[in-house]
Amino acid sequence: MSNSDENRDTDPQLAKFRRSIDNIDAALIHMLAERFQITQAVGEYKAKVTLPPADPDREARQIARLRKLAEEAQLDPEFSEKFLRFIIKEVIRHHEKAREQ
Ligand SMILES: O=C(O)C(=O)C[C@]1(C(=O)O)C=C[C@@H](O)C=C1
Repeated sequence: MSNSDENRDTDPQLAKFRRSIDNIDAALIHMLAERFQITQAVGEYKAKVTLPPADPDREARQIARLRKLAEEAQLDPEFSEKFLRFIIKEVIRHHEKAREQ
């Protein structure tokens, strides 16, 4: 192990930052889990009442809303849009599977 590796593992300031990152990452996982539980129910409902899996108008509204929130929070709106689109793509894949069952 080089000196810089040892410093990285024992640096108390870096360890403190990483404890916060660990907590934030855990919160993100819990929030995503909650979101996917809700969208699973949405997928089952849409399949039952024969609504299409995707709703592009809702997506556009949600993306515009989150881009604005991101700007206000000093987060890159491009990144927020890509992140939301990534999640929604997976949700639509789940909705399509629910419709096939
Ligand atoms: O709101 C819906 O109708 C959903 O199915 C949820 C959701 C989302 O994940 O936000 C997913 C797919 C739709 O295209 C729009 C939004």
